[in-house]
Amino acid sequence: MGGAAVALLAAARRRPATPLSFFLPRAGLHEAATPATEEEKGGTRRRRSRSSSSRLLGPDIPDAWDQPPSSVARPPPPSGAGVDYGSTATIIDGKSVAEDIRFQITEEVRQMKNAVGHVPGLAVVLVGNRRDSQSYVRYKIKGCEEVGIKSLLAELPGNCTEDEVVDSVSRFNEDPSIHGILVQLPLPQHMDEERILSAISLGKDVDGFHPLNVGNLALRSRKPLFVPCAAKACLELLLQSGIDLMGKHVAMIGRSKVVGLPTSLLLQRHHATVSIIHAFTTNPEEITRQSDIVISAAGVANLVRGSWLKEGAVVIDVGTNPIEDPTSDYGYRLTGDVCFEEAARVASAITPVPGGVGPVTIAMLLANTLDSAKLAYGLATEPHEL
Ligand SMILES: Nc1nc2c(c(=O)[nH]1)N[C@@H](CN(C=O)c1ccc(C(=O)N[C@@H](CCC(=O)O)C(=O)O)cc1)CN2
Repeated sequence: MGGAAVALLAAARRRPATPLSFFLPRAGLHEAATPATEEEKGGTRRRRSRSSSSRLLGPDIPDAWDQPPSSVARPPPPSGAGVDYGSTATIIDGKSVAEDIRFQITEEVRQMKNAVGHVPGLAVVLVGNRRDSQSYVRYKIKGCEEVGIKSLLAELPGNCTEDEVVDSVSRFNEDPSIHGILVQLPLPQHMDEERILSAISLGKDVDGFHPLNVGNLALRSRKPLFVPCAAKACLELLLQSGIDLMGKHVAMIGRSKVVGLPTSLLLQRHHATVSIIHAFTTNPEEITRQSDIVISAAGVANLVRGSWLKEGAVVIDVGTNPIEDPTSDYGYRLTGDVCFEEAARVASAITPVPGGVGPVTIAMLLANTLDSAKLAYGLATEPHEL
Protein backbone atom coordinates (compact mmCIF):
# COMPACT_ATOMS: atom_id res chain seq x y z
CA MET A 1 0.00 0.00 0.00
CA GLY A 2 1.39 3.46 -0.90
CA GLY A 3 2.38 5.98 1.77
CA ALA A 4 -0.46 8.35 0.91
CA ALA A 5 -3.06 5.59 1.24
CA VAL A 6 -1.63 4.55 4.62
CA ALA A 7 -1.75 8.16 5.82
CA LEU A 8 -5.36 8.48 4.67
CA LEU A 9 -6.37 5.28 6.43
CA ALA A 10 -4.62 6.36 9.61
CA ALA A 11 -6.40 9.71 9.47
CA ALA A 12 -9.75 8.00 8.91
CA ARG A 13 -9.19 5.78 11.96
CA ARG A 14 -8.35 8.68 14.27
CA ARG A 15 -11.25 9.92 16.37
CA PRO A 16 -12.11 13.50 15.44
CA ALA A 17 -10.43 15.85 17.94
CA THR A 18 -13.46 18.06 18.47
CA PRO A 19 -16.57 16.53 16.94
CA LEU A 20 -19.62 18.75 16.64
CA SER A 21 -21.35 16.70 19.31
CA PHE A 22 -18.79 18.05 21.78
CA PHE A 23 -20.26 21.54 21.42
CA LEU A 24 -23.84 20.45 21.47
CA PRO A 25 -26.27 20.46 24.33
CA ARG A 26 -28.30 17.33 24.86
CA ALA A 27 -31.32 18.86 23.26
CA GLY A 28 -34.78 17.93 21.98
CA LEU A 29 -35.34 16.93 18.39
CA HIS A 30 -38.38 16.88 16.22
CA GLU A 31 -37.12 14.29 13.81
CA ALA A 32 -34.84 12.36 16.08
CA ALA A 33 -33.76 8.88 15.25
CA THR A 34 -33.86 6.80 18.38
CA PRO A 35 -30.60 7.12 20.30
CA ALA A 36 -28.48 4.06 21.00
CA THR A 37 -28.85 2.58 24.44
CA GLU A 38 -25.70 2.11 26.52
CA GLU A 39 -25.96 -1.59 25.78
CA GLU A 40 -26.12 -0.94 22.06
CA LYS A 41 -23.20 1.45 22.25
CA GLY A 42 -20.99 -1.17 23.83
CA GLY A 43 -22.35 -4.48 22.59
CA THR A 44 -23.95 -4.00 19.19
CA ARG A 45 -21.42 -1.50 18.02
CA ARG A 46 -18.48 -3.70 18.93
CA ARG A 47 -20.15 -6.70 17.34
CA ARG A 48 -20.97 -4.76 14.18
CA SER A 49 -17.50 -3.30 13.81
CA ARG A 50 -16.00 -6.80 13.61
CA SER A 51 -18.02 -7.69 10.50
CA SER A 52 -16.37 -7.05 7.16
CA SER A 53 -19.39 -5.07 5.91
CA SER A 54 -19.12 -2.52 8.71
CA ARG A 55 -15.40 -2.09 8.00
CA LEU A 56 -16.23 -0.91 4.51
CA LEU A 57 -19.69 0.57 5.07
CA GLY A 58 -18.72 2.28 8.33
CA PRO A 59 -19.75 1.52 11.92
CA ASP A 60 -23.41 2.06 12.71
CA ILE A 61 -23.12 4.86 15.29
CA PRO A 62 -26.13 7.13 15.74
CA ASP A 63 -25.49 10.86 15.53
CA ALA A 64 -24.84 12.07 19.04
CA TRP A 65 -27.25 14.98 18.70
CA ASP A 66 -30.18 12.64 18.23
CA GLN A 67 -32.09 12.88 21.49
CA PRO A 68 -35.62 11.97 22.57
CA PRO A 69 -37.93 14.86 21.66
CA SER A 70 -39.50 14.94 25.09
CA SER A 71 -36.56 16.91 26.48
CA VAL A 72 -36.57 20.66 26.22
CA ALA A 73 -33.99 22.25 23.95
CA ARG A 74 -31.47 24.86 25.02
CA PRO A 75 -32.76 28.42 25.29
CA PRO A 76 -31.85 31.12 22.79
CA PRO A 77 -28.49 32.85 23.26
CA PRO A 78 -28.47 36.21 25.06
CA SER A 79 -29.62 38.97 22.73
CA GLY A 80 -26.87 41.01 21.15
CA ALA A 81 -24.55 38.02 20.81
CA GLY A 82 -23.14 37.13 17.41
CA VAL A 83 -22.36 39.16 14.33
CA ASP A 84 -24.38 42.17 13.29
CA TYR A 85 -23.85 43.32 9.71
CA GLY A 86 -26.98 45.42 9.84
CA SER A 87 -28.56 43.73 6.81
CA THR A 88 -32.13 42.49 6.76
CA ALA A 89 -33.01 39.16 5.20
CA THR A 90 -36.07 38.39 3.12
CA ILE A 91 -38.34 36.12 5.12
CA ILE A 92 -39.36 33.16 2.98
CA ASP A 93 -43.05 32.61 3.70
CA GLY A 94 -43.67 28.85 3.78
CA LYS A 95 -47.31 29.29 4.75
CA SER A 96 -48.15 31.15 1.58
CA VAL A 97 -46.10 28.77 -0.61
CA ALA A 98 -48.03 25.88 0.96
CA GLU A 99 -51.34 27.64 0.39
CA ASP A 100 -50.59 28.06 -3.33
CA ILE A 101 -49.67 24.38 -3.63
CA ARG A 102 -52.84 23.32 -1.82
CA PHE A 103 -54.91 25.57 -4.08
CA GLN A 104 -53.51 23.86 -7.17
CA ILE A 105 -53.99 20.39 -5.67
CA THR A 106 -57.64 21.17 -4.82
CA GLU A 107 -58.28 22.02 -8.45
CA GLU A 108 -56.54 18.87 -9.72
CA VAL A 109 -58.44 16.65 -7.26
CA ARG A 110 -61.68 18.18 -8.53
CA GLN A 111 -60.68 17.44 -12.12
CA MET A 112 -59.74 13.86 -11.18
CA LYS A 113 -63.14 13.31 -9.58
CA ASN A 114 -64.83 14.59 -12.74
CA ALA A 115 -62.65 12.45 -15.00
CA VAL A 116 -62.57 9.09 -13.18
CA GLY A 117 -65.07 9.42 -10.35
CA HIS A 118 -62.44 8.91 -7.65
CA VAL A 119 -60.32 11.10 -5.40
CA PRO A 120 -56.81 10.29 -4.11
CA GLY A 121 -56.59 8.41 -0.80
CA LEU A 122 -53.91 8.65 1.90
CA ALA A 123 -53.46 6.17 4.77
CA VAL A 124 -51.53 7.19 7.87
CA VAL A 125 -50.18 4.69 10.39
CA LEU A 126 -49.49 6.16 13.82
CA VAL A 127 -47.85 3.99 16.48
CA GLY A 128 -47.77 5.14 20.10
CA ASN A 129 -48.84 8.40 21.69
CA ARG A 130 -46.03 10.88 21.13
CA ARG A 131 -47.55 14.35 21.29
CA ASP A 132 -45.47 15.75 18.41
CA SER A 133 -46.29 12.81 16.11
CA GLN A 134 -49.99 13.15 16.95
CA SER A 135 -49.86 16.84 15.97
CA TYR A 136 -48.08 16.15 12.67
CA VAL A 137 -50.60 13.45 11.80
CA ARG A 138 -53.42 15.88 12.59
CA TYR A 139 -51.88 18.45 10.21
CA LYS A 140 -51.68 15.80 7.48
CA ILE A 141 -55.31 14.76 7.89
CA LYS A 142 -56.46 18.38 7.99
CA GLY A 143 -54.42 19.04 4.82
CA CYS A 144 -56.19 16.13 3.10
CA GLU A 145 -59.60 17.49 4.11
CA GLU A 146 -58.73 20.92 2.76
CA VAL A 147 -57.85 19.67 -0.73
CA GLY A 148 -60.45 16.88 -1.03
CA ILE A 149 -58.11 13.90 -0.53
CA LYS A 150 -59.67 11.00 1.38
CA SER A 151 -57.68 9.99 4.48
CA LEU A 152 -57.64 6.92 6.72
CA LEU A 153 -55.85 6.73 10.05
CA ALA A 154 -54.67 3.50 11.72
CA GLU A 155 -53.68 4.14 15.34
CA LEU A 156 -51.74 1.42 17.13
CA PRO A 157 -50.56 1.37 20.75
CA GLY A 158 -46.86 1.91 21.43
CA ASN A 159 -46.52 -1.63 22.76
CA CYS A 160 -47.97 -3.35 19.70
CA THR A 161 -45.79 -5.76 17.73
CA GLU A 162 -43.86 -5.01 14.57
CA ASP A 163 -46.01 -7.61 12.79
CA GLU A 164 -49.15 -5.68 13.69
CA VAL A 165 -47.74 -2.56 12.06
CA VAL A 166 -46.72 -4.53 8.97
CA ASP A 167 -50.24 -6.07 8.84
CA SER A 168 -51.76 -2.62 8.96
CA VAL A 169 -49.50 -1.46 6.11
CA SER A 170 -50.34 -4.61 4.12
CA ARG A 171 -54.08 -3.96 4.41
CA PHE A 172 -53.59 -0.48 2.96
CA ASN A 173 -51.37 -1.94 0.23
CA GLU A 174 -54.36 -4.05 -0.87
CA ASP A 175 -56.89 -1.20 -0.74
CA PRO A 176 -57.38 0.26 -4.25
CA SER A 177 -58.88 3.48 -2.83
CA ILE A 178 -55.56 4.21 -1.07
CA HIS A 179 -52.77 5.67 -3.20
CA GLY A 180 -50.40 6.82 -0.48
CA ILE A 181 -49.32 5.15 2.76
CA LEU A 182 -47.10 6.65 5.42
CA VAL A 183 -45.90 5.43 8.77
CA GLN A 184 -45.30 8.35 11.10
CA LEU A 185 -41.71 8.43 12.40
CA PRO A 186 -40.07 7.87 14.75
CA LEU A 187 -41.41 4.42 15.61
CA PRO A 188 -41.03 2.97 19.10
CA GLN A 189 -37.49 1.77 19.74
CA HIS A 190 -38.30 -1.94 19.73
CA MET A 191 -39.36 -1.84 16.08
CA ASP A 192 -37.32 -2.44 12.96
CA GLU A 193 -38.09 0.73 11.02
CA GLU A 194 -36.42 -0.55 7.86
CA ARG A 195 -38.62 -3.65 7.75
CA ILE A 196 -41.81 -1.65 8.26
CA LEU A 197 -40.97 0.99 5.65
CA SER A 198 -40.00 -1.72 3.16
CA ALA A 199 -43.46 -3.28 3.61
CA ILE A 200 -45.09 -0.25 1.96
CA SER A 201 -45.84 -0.86 -1.74
CA LEU A 202 -43.33 1.06 -3.79
CA GLY A 203 -46.14 2.72 -5.75
CA LYS A 204 -47.80 3.97 -2.54
CA ASP A 205 -44.63 5.12 -0.75
CA VAL A 206 -45.56 8.82 -0.71
CA ASP A 207 -42.98 9.55 2.01
CA GLY A 208 -40.27 8.23 -0.33
CA PHE A 209 -38.50 6.31 2.46
CA HIS A 210 -38.66 2.87 0.81
CA PRO A 211 -35.05 1.75 0.17
CA LEU A 212 -35.73 1.48 -3.57
CA ASN A 213 -37.06 5.03 -3.79
CA VAL A 214 -34.05 6.30 -1.81
CA GLY A 215 -31.68 4.32 -4.04
CA ASN A 216 -33.27 5.67 -7.19
CA LEU A 217 -33.00 9.20 -5.83
CA ALA A 218 -29.28 8.60 -5.30
CA LEU A 219 -28.71 7.38 -8.88
CA ARG A 220 -28.87 10.24 -11.31
CA SER A 221 -29.69 7.91 -14.19
CA ARG A 222 -32.88 6.79 -12.41
CA LYS A 223 -36.05 8.43 -11.13
CA PRO A 224 -37.63 7.62 -7.77
CA LEU A 225 -41.41 7.36 -7.79
CA PHE A 226 -41.54 9.64 -4.75
CA VAL A 227 -39.12 12.07 -3.12
CA PRO A 228 -39.33 12.65 0.67
CA CYS A 229 -41.60 15.58 1.46
CA ALA A 230 -39.22 17.72 3.55
CA ALA A 231 -36.53 17.49 0.84
CA LYS A 232 -39.05 18.58 -1.78
CA ALA A 233 -40.16 21.40 0.51
CA CYS A 234 -36.59 22.72 0.89
CA LEU A 235 -36.07 22.65 -2.87
CA GLU A 236 -39.43 24.27 -3.57
CA LEU A 237 -38.68 27.12 -1.17
CA LEU A 238 -35.25 27.69 -2.73
CA LEU A 239 -36.53 27.55 -6.31
CA GLN A 240 -39.55 29.75 -5.58
CA SER A 241 -37.19 32.28 -3.98
CA GLY A 242 -35.38 32.46 -7.33
CA ILE A 243 -32.22 30.78 -6.08
CA ASP A 244 -30.18 29.06 -8.76
CA LEU A 245 -28.62 25.92 -7.33
CA MET A 246 -26.16 24.97 -10.06
CA GLY A 247 -22.63 25.12 -8.69
CA LYS A 248 -23.76 26.65 -5.39
CA HIS A 249 -22.11 25.49 -2.17
CA VAL A 250 -24.71 24.08 0.20
CA ALA A 251 -24.07 23.06 3.80
CA MET A 252 -26.59 20.38 4.75
CA ILE A 253 -26.64 20.02 8.54
CA GLY A 254 -28.02 16.59 9.43
CA ARG A 255 -28.07 13.33 7.50
CA SER A 256 -31.31 11.68 8.59
CA LYS A 257 -33.44 9.59 6.28
CA VAL A 258 -36.30 12.07 6.75
CA VAL A 259 -34.50 15.30 5.79
CA GLY A 260 -30.69 15.47 5.51
CA LEU A 261 -29.97 12.50 3.29
CA PRO A 262 -32.74 12.97 0.69
CA THR A 263 -32.21 16.75 0.59
CA SER A 264 -28.49 16.31 -0.06
CA LEU A 265 -29.28 13.84 -2.88
CA LEU A 266 -31.90 16.11 -4.42
CA LEU A 267 -29.54 19.09 -4.28
CA GLN A 268 -26.90 17.10 -6.14
CA ARG A 269 -29.42 16.31 -8.84
CA HIS A 270 -29.75 20.09 -9.15
CA HIS A 271 -25.95 20.30 -9.52
CA ALA A 272 -25.22 21.96 -6.19
CA THR A 273 -21.97 21.17 -4.36
CA VAL A 274 -23.10 19.69 -1.07
CA SER A 275 -21.22 19.40 2.23
CA ILE A 276 -22.94 17.19 4.77
CA ILE A 277 -22.41 18.18 8.38
CA HIS A 278 -23.25 15.69 11.10
CA ALA A 279 -22.64 15.21 14.79
CA PHE A 280 -19.06 14.04 14.23
CA THR A 281 -18.06 16.86 11.88
CA THR A 282 -15.06 18.65 13.38
CA ASN A 283 -15.44 22.07 11.74
CA PRO A 284 -19.14 22.80 11.13
CA GLU A 285 -18.79 26.57 11.45
CA GLU A 286 -16.00 26.73 8.90
CA ILE A 287 -18.04 24.75 6.38
CA THR A 288 -21.22 26.76 6.87
CA ARG A 289 -19.28 30.05 6.65
CA GLN A 290 -18.08 29.03 3.18
CA SER A 291 -21.57 28.07 2.01
CA ASP A 292 -23.98 30.00 -0.19
CA ILE A 293 -26.91 28.07 1.24
CA VAL A 294 -27.26 26.52 4.69
CA ILE A 295 -30.00 23.98 5.37
CA SER A 296 -30.30 22.81 8.95
CA ALA A 297 -32.10 19.67 10.11
CA ALA A 298 -30.12 18.78 13.22
CA GLY A 299 -32.95 19.17 15.69
CA VAL A 300 -30.90 21.35 18.04
CA ALA A 301 -32.40 24.72 18.95
CA ASN A 302 -30.25 27.74 18.07
CA LEU A 303 -27.35 25.60 16.86
CA VAL A 304 -26.58 27.83 13.88
CA ARG A 305 -25.49 31.28 15.02
CA GLY A 306 -25.11 34.44 12.96
CA SER A 307 -21.34 33.99 13.12
CA TRP A 308 -21.67 30.63 11.30
CA LEU A 309 -22.96 32.33 8.16
CA LYS A 310 -21.41 34.02 5.17
CA GLU A 311 -22.95 37.42 4.45
CA GLY A 312 -25.81 37.02 1.98
CA ALA A 313 -26.22 33.27 2.55
CA VAL A 314 -29.66 31.72 2.15
CA VAL A 315 -30.84 29.85 5.25
CA ILE A 316 -33.44 27.08 5.28
CA ASP A 317 -34.36 25.97 8.79
CA VAL A 318 -36.00 22.55 9.06
CA GLY A 319 -35.69 22.24 12.85
CA THR A 320 -38.78 22.27 15.06
CA ASN A 321 -37.53 22.27 18.64
CA PRO A 322 -39.52 22.92 21.81
CA ILE A 323 -37.94 25.51 24.10
CA GLU A 324 -39.18 26.61 27.48
CA ASP A 325 -41.36 29.72 27.39
CA PRO A 326 -43.30 30.54 30.56
CA THR A 327 -45.25 33.22 28.64
CA SER A 328 -46.77 30.63 26.32
CA ASP A 329 -49.98 28.75 27.23
CA TYR A 330 -48.17 25.43 26.97
CA GLY A 331 -45.01 26.50 28.82
CA TYR A 332 -42.94 26.05 25.68
CA ARG A 333 -42.74 27.26 22.10
CA LEU A 334 -41.19 25.95 18.94
CA THR A 335 -37.96 27.27 17.57
CA GLY A 336 -35.72 26.26 14.70
CA ASP A 337 -32.10 25.09 14.55
CA VAL A 338 -31.06 28.58 13.52
CA CYS A 339 -30.79 31.55 15.85
CA PHE A 340 -33.22 33.58 13.77
CA GLU A 341 -32.50 37.08 15.13
CA GLU A 342 -28.78 36.74 14.48
CA ALA A 343 -29.07 34.93 11.16
CA ALA A 344 -31.57 37.42 9.73
CA ARG A 345 -28.93 40.15 10.07
CA VAL A 346 -26.42 38.20 8.01
CA ALA A 347 -28.47 36.15 5.55
CA SER A 348 -30.09 37.43 2.36
CA ALA A 349 -33.10 35.15 2.86
CA ILE A 350 -34.28 32.87 5.66
CA THR A 351 -37.21 30.61 6.51
CA PRO A 352 -38.91 31.16 9.88
CA VAL A 353 -40.00 28.50 12.36
CA PRO A 354 -42.90 28.06 12.55
CA GLY A 355 -44.24 28.96 9.12
CA GLY A 356 -41.30 27.95 6.91
CA VAL A 357 -40.46 24.44 5.78
CA GLY A 358 -43.12 22.65 7.92
CA PRO A 359 -46.30 23.71 6.09
CA VAL A 360 -44.64 23.09 2.70
CA THR A 361 -43.64 19.59 3.85
CA ILE A 362 -47.31 18.79 4.47
CA ALA A 363 -48.29 20.29 1.10
CA MET A 364 -45.68 18.07 -0.60
CA LEU A 365 -47.23 15.00 0.99
CA LEU A 366 -50.56 15.95 -0.56
CA ALA A 367 -48.81 16.53 -3.90
CA ASN A 368 -47.15 13.08 -3.74
CA THR A 369 -50.51 11.47 -2.94
CA LEU A 370 -52.13 13.23 -5.89
CA ASP A 371 -49.28 12.10 -8.18
CA SER A 372 -49.69 8.53 -6.99
CA ALA A 373 -53.43 8.58 -7.71
CA LYS A 374 -52.79 10.06 -11.16
CA LEU A 375 -50.44 7.18 -11.95
CA ALA A 376 -52.97 4.65 -10.62
CA TYR A 377 -55.82 6.05 -12.73
CA GLY A 378 -53.71 6.42 -15.88
CA LEU A 379 -53.84 10.22 -15.76
CA ALA A 380 -50.02 10.37 -15.77
CA THR A 381 -47.40 7.97 -17.06
CA GLU A 382 -44.41 9.23 -15.11
CA PRO A 383 -43.74 10.56 -11.64
CA HIS A 384 -43.56 14.33 -11.36
CA GLU A 385 -40.44 16.03 -12.73
CA LEU A 386 -37.71 16.34 -10.07
N1 LIG B 1 -43.42 9.54 8.14
C1 LIG B 1 -42.86 10.73 8.43
N2 LIG B 1 -42.47 10.99 9.67
C2 LIG B 1 -41.89 12.20 9.93
C3 LIG B 1 -41.74 13.18 8.92
C4 LIG B 1 -42.15 12.84 7.60
O1 LIG B 1 -41.99 13.62 6.64
N3 LIG B 1 -42.71 11.61 7.40
N4 LIG B 1 -41.25 14.44 9.23
C5 LIG B 1 -41.14 14.86 10.60
C6 LIG B 1 -42.37 15.47 11.20
N5 LIG B 1 -43.31 16.12 10.28
C7 LIG B 1 -44.07 15.36 9.47
O2 LIG B 1 -44.33 14.23 9.69
C8 LIG B 1 -43.57 17.52 10.36
C9 LIG B 1 -42.92 18.35 11.25
C10 LIG B 1 -43.28 19.70 11.36
C11 LIG B 1 -44.31 20.22 10.59
C12 LIG B 1 -44.79 21.61 10.68
O3 LIG B 1 -45.66 21.99 9.96
N6 LIG B 1 -44.26 22.40 11.63
C13 LIG B 1 -44.81 23.70 11.85
C14 LIG B 1 -44.82 23.97 13.34
C15 LIG B 1 -45.49 22.89 14.10
C16 LIG B 1 -46.45 23.35 15.16
O4 LIG B 1 -46.77 24.52 15.26
O5 LIG B 1 -46.92 22.45 15.89
C17 LIG B 1 -43.97 24.75 11.16
O6 LIG B 1 -42.76 24.51 10.99
O7 LIG B 1 -44.54 25.79 10.83
C18 LIG B 1 -44.93 19.39 9.69
C19 LIG B 1 -44.57 18.05 9.59
C20 LIG B 1 -40.76 13.68 11.48
N7 LIG B 1 -41.53 12.52 11.20
